Amino acid sequence: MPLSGFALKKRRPFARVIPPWLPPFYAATCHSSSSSPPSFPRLRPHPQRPSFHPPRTRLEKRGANGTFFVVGLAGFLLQLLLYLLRLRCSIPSIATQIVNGVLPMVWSLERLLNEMQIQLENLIWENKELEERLLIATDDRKVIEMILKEIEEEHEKAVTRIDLLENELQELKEENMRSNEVQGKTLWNSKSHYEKDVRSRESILIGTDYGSTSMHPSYNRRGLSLSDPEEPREKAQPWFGILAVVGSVATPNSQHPTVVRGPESHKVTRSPERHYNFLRSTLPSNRAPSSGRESAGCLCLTMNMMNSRFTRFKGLENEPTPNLFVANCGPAVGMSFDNIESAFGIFGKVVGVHAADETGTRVIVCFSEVNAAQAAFKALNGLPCAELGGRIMHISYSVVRPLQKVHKDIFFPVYFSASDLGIPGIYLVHDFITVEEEKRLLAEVDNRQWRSLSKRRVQHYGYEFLYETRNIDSKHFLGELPSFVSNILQKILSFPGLGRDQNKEMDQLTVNEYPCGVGLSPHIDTHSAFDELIFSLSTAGPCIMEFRRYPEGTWCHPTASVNEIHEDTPLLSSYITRKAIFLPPRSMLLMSGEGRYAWHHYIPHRKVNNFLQVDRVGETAFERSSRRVSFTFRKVMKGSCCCPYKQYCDSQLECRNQQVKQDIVQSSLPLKREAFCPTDTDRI
Ligand SMILES: O=C(O)CCC(=O)C(=O)O
Ligand SMILES: [Fe+2]
Repeated sequence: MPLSGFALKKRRPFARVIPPWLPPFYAATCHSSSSSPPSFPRLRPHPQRPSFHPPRTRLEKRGANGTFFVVGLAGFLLQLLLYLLRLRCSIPSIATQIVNGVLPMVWSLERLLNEMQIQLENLIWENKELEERLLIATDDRKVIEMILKEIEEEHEKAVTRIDLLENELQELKEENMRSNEVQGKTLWNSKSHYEKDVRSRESILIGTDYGSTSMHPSYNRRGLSLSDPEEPREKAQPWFGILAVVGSVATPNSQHPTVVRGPESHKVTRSPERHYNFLRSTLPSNRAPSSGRESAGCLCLTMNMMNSRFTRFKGLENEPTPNLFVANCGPAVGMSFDNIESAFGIFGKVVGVHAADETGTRVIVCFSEVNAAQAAFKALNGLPCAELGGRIMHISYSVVRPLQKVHKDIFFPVYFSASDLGIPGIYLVHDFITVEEEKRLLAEVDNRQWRSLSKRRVQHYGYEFLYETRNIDSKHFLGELPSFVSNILQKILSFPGLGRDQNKEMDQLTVNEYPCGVGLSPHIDTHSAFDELIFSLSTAGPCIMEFRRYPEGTWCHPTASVNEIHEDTPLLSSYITRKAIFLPPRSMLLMSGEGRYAWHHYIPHRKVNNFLQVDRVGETAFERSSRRVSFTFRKVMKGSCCCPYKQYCDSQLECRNQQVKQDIVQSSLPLKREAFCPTDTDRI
C-alpha cells in the first residue's frame, strides 16, 4: 500500500490521572495544559462521604497533638487507600482504552511499517537492478566505443590503402605510358635530322630525365622539348616515320620525313604525302594535321604510330578484311610504299600503305573493299609477285587492334615562362620570395607535424583537404592561416594580372613535400571545393609541371570523382594538347580561368638516377634537389561553381545528372548513359 494512501487514525490522547495529593498548582497546570478534555474524570473524593476533619477544642488541640497526627496520618492513609482502590477500579477502563485506541493504532502502525519495509526493500532491489544495468550499459558502451575506434582505425587504414593503391595504379599507368613511349621513340626515324637541326639552331640539350630515364628535354630560346639523346641515330629507318605533325606543311612526293625550319626557326617535320593523306582520311577532319597551328611558340610535335592500330589475325581464324598484313615486303627489302601501292592497286583501290612495325619488312596494305583484299590475298600470298621483282610475300588479313590504353605522344614543349606557355589564366612569377624567406618557410614547416601519404608528405592549414573526396571539410575550420605565410598572402593581394573583383583572400593552404623524383597525378582541383584562383609556390627544388587539355567534347566524367584523369585511348591521347612549364624554386604559379578549370595539371614522376646528380639546362646546371616543397594557397568555395567549363565542373555535372534523372523519371524512360555522357566511341 502506498504511503500516501495510508490514513492515520486520529489517536485519542492518553487520559491523565492526577493524584489528589499533588499540590493544586500542578493539578491546575495539568488541566490548563490539556487542550482536550481528559477522557478519564479526575479522581476526587466522593461528595456523600463525611469529612475527615471534625471541629476540635483548644485542649484537645493542645493535648491531642500526637493523636491529631496519628489521626491525620490514618486519614491520609485511608484516603490513599481509597484512591488506590479507585485507581484499581479505573485500570480496566485504561486497559480498555489501550485495547480500543492504542493497540489498533500500534497495529496499523506496524502494518504500515511492514509495508514501508517491503517497499523499501523493493526499492533497494530495484536500485540494485538499475545499478547492475547501468554497469552493463557502461561496459557495453566501452565495448561499443572500442569497436567504433577499431572501425575508425580500419576505415583510416582502408582510406590510406586506397590512396596508396590509387597512387600505385597511377604509377603503373605512367610506367606503362613511359614504356610505350620508349617503344614508340625507337620508331622516330627523323631523330638524327631533328637533333642536328636542333643543335644547328643553338638549341640546348638538357640532361633532365623526364618521364623516362632516356627522355631529355632540349631548350631553344622558346622552350624545352623532350627528346631522347640516347637513341642510336642510325637505327631508325627513313622509310618508317608516320607522323602527325601539328604545324607541318606536307610536301607532295616527299618520300622521307625530313626536318625543315618553319617560321621563327621552329622545328617542323614533314611526312610523306601518302601518310599525310592517310592520316587525313583516318582522323576527323577538324583534327587533321594543319599548318601553322602554333606559329608563335615551340611546336607541339605529336608522334602517332597509326600502323600500330593494325595487327594480323592470330590463331586459325583469318576472316577476310579490307586490310592485309604483308610480310617480306617493305622499304627494308627494297620496296617503296609507292611500289607496294601500285602492285596491290591492281586488285582494287588501295587507301593506305603503312609500316606494320619497325623492321621495314612488314607492311599493312589497306583496301577500300574486302573483295579487293581477298583478290590480292589469293593472287599474292606465298606466290612470286611480278610487279615487285618476283618477291614472294606472306599475307594474312589484318584487323584493327582493340584500343589500347597507351600513350604515344612524346614530344611536347616545356616552357620557362607563362607567356610562352600560352595557357589562358596561367601566370608564373619568378623569385616571388627571397632565398631568406624560402629558408624561413621551410624551417617553419619542418618544425611542424607532417602527415605522410604514400609517396609524399603534406600539411594542411585553414581547412583539411580530404584526398578521398578531393574536397575539403568546409565545416571543419582549422583556424587562420599561420603567420609565417602572412607576407606571402600580402604579396598575393598584389599579384600581377588579377582583376579587382577577384577574391584574393586565401584561406586554405596545402604544403606538399615531394621527395626526389616523386610527382603528382594529373588532376583538376575540384571546382566545387575552391574558388577560381590557385597559387602554388615552389620551394627547395624545381619541377616541370605538365598541363593537358582535352578537345571539346572528348572528355566526360563518368563518376563523381570528376577531376581525376582517366585512361585515354591512343587516338584520344593524340588529340590531347600537352604543354609543360619549368617551375624553379621561389617561383609562384597562378592557375586561374581556363588554366585552372579546364586544364589538368600534373607533375610527372622521374626515375631517380644515382649517377646523375644534376639537371643541366644549357650552360646552367641545376643540382638535383632532394625534395621540392610546394605551398598551394586556395580559397574555399562557399556555394557551387558556375564556371563556363561545364565539362569539368562537378557542381554543374551534378545538376546535369539530377536534371537527366528527373527527365527520365518524368518520361519513364530507361536511363541511358549517352544521355549525359558520350561513350568512348562518341569521343573519337
Ligand atoms: O605541388 C604543386 O605545385 C601543385 C600541388 C597541386 O596541384 C595540388 O595540391 O592540387
Ligand atoms: Fe592541383
